[in-house]
Amino acid sequence: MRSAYSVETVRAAERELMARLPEGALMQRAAAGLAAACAQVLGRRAGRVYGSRVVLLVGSGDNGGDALFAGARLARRGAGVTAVLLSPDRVHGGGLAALRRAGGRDVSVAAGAPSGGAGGAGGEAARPGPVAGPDEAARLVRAADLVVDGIVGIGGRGGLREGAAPLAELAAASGAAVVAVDLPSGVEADTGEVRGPAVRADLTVTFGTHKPALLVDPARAHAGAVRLVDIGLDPWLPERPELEALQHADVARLLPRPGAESDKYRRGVVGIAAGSARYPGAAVLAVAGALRGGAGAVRYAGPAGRAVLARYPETLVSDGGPRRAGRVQAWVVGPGAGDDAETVAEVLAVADEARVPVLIDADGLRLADRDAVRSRTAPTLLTPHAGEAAALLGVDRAEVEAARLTAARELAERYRATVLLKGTTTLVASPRGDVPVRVNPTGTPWLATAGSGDVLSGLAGSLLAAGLSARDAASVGAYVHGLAGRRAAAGAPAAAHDVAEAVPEVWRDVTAPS
Ligand SMILES: NC(=O)C1=CN([C@@H]2O[C@H](COP(=O)(O)OP(=O)(O)OC[C@H]3O[C@@H](n4cnc5c(N)ncnc54)[C@H](OP(=O)(O)O)[C@@H]3O)[C@@H](O)[C@H]2O)[C@@H](O)CC1
Ligand SMILES: [K+]
Repeated sequence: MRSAYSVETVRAAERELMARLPEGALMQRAAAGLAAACAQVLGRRAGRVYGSRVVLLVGSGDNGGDALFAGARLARRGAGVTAVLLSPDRVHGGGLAALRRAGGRDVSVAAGAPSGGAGGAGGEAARPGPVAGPDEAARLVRAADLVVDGIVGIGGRGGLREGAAPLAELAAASGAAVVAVDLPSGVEADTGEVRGPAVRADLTVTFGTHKPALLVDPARAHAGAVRLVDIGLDPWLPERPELEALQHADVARLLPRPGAESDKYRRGVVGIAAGSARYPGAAVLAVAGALRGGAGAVRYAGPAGRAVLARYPETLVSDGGPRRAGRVQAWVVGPGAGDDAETVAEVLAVADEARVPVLIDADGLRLADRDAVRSRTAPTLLTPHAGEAAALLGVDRAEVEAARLTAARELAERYRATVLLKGTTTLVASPRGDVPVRVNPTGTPWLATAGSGDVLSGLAGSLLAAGLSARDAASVGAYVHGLAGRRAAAGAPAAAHDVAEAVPEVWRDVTAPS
């Protein structure tokens, strides 16, 4: 499991650890990891560290300190390192002194004498460096092989301020590799929101633990690849993170496996109430996902029975609606439902009586009565995309996309349901606020194709029927679905049924002994 902790938790853990270490030791660990990562990037980009050109963008806090100490290490290996200081009067003095000792240069984009700074070594650093105008800063960044973003880390608030923002834009336009220190500057560490200009990195080197912004879009897209440097923080982090992302081993453990005693009811029977005369394909695709999701049987109740049977003769089709469909251990309702509110209400009633979980997707989200969902005693899983979530919350789609974590949590609370908010970083929020939100690491833009959501609803519904909790069914379903999307696409467009067909291969891969 990969975990992400909030800034407040990281700060508390850092205080505990720092109290047990000599002053500055933690920053040296961070800088050593950062310098090693930068050296690797330079090796790939410029062939070697010696003779390469490195520009450090240095803000006024410890994030800038990390960049300066890492820059000193690179300068000692023969790189030409120039620090561009955003606030020379508040720069990390010890870091600047180290860089100067190692032969690095510094220029300031604002006038002011270095103060000695936080934890600073004063002395040498007190001499102000030359002031660079915007043209000189632009020239430096354009000529760099590597730009290190040490503008702000977990102490950053809001979009980049005046002075910092143009430098981030220069870095983006320069063609140099960009390595962000701890976080890409300008993103909100705890929420993954990006409300103003922010650095776009090729690699983010983060310290101690992931922060939510490194896992949640839109910030995640600014981070590039992420490398975690161990600085010894783990023993001081609490058990419960803010966010968690399942990895292969977690998913392998959670995927249902039939035993010698299994029959179809022990494996789980999933009921699919989907499709309409207008959208029969949604029914076929939801069934396609459900058949690959580990349940022992799939019952279909709806008007697209003929289309379903033509494609999947193993489906148990009933014409009498959900109430007469026979015993099921979980229901899926909503894909392609059009305006059929009656079926949605019937599924909720039948599932309440049988006390079985319900997954509500697509049209079903609009048609389901919120109070009926809130008062359920068995689990409910809602699977909206950003547009559907926005409609349920009464806000614009752009607002949901900008603040995905907040939107998922809010919906889970309003509906007292588990919410899977689809996107390239799909989120799974629980109605109980005291468990970490799950984030799916396997998403791919190739999955943004008609019908792919129907496949996911069948797949996750099948996992619910097999006995997984709503949270596990949602996050395991999203994980497998994401990998199936990648495999089906393999760099070229794939259709939703290709995604369903790729599921067994992904399942084998995930559960294969490593
Ligand atoms: N603690 C530790 O043990 C370790 C910490 N480590 C490192 O320290 C980092 C945290 O350092 P930090 O606390 O000094 O905060 P930091 O991210 O540098 O930013 C604060 C400065 O930025 C400024 N500023 C704020 N918003 C801004 C904006 N939008 N645009 C522009 N400027 C903005 C703000 O200005 P102010 O609001 O004070 O005027 C203040 O001066 C952490 O991410 C990691 O890299 C590692 O070495 C491992 C050990
Ligand atoms: K940064």
